[in-house]
Amino acid sequence: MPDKSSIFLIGPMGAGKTTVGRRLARILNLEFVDSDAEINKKTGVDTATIFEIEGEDGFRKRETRALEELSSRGGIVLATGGGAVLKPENRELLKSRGFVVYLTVPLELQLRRTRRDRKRPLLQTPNPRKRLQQLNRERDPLYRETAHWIVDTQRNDSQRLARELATHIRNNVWQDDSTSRIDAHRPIQ
Ligand SMILES: Nc1ncnc2c1ncn2[C@@H]1O[C@H](COP(=O)(O)OP(=O)(O)O)[C@@H](O)[C@H]1O
Ligand SMILES: O=C(O)C1=C[C@@H](OP(=O)(O)O)[C@@H](O)[C@H](O)C1
Ligand SMILES: [Mg+2]
Repeated sequence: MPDKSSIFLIGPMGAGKTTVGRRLARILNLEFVDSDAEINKKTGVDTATIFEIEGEDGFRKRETRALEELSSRGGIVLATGGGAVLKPENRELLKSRGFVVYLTVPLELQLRRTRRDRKRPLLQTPNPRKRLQQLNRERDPLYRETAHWIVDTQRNDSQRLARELATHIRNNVWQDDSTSRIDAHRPIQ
């Protein structure tokens, strides 16, 4: 039975895991942690440098260690990286240790939200649209397999979305004993 005192955000690059997660943690009075930031702090270098020196495999090994350590803390909002669901052991970890929220975002908005940001090595490509389409196709089933709740992020700015997530979590997750998969395809009222 997952420890629902912790909220784990999953989803593609640009879904808002880091931004909305920080705001959500403040509203719920939980600690905010971001697995990418933890990896950068531990290594002393940015993600692009890790990819350059250790390759994506090296980054994924560090990511699993960070997820293991961070997800064992209670009472947190954890913003994961977009590739956190790639490894089965990561998916099991997340599903079993917290309430997992899949933030979805339409491709055009995802492109707009990430276009100025040079921190994402996987998007330093001549065709970020094509790359995101490929990643989304591969990973959407993995996000869905891991999530307890799916939320569309396109209608709200990050603060308003954080407030609405917090209300939903207080009223439906922390009040309810079964961590049922709440299908929130219907817009949050
Ligand atoms: N719901 C939202 N509405 C508007 N802008 C958003 C929203 N969520 C995130 N953003 C913006 O999109 C960019 C990427 O957000 P970020 O939190 O880094 O996403 P992720 O961690 O999922 O890759 C940031 O500039 C952020 O301010
Ligand atoms: O989608 C991915 O594979 C990645 C997403 C990034 O995190 P965000 O989703 O927070 O940008 C970061 O973990 C790394 O660049 C790899
Ligand atoms: Mg992030």
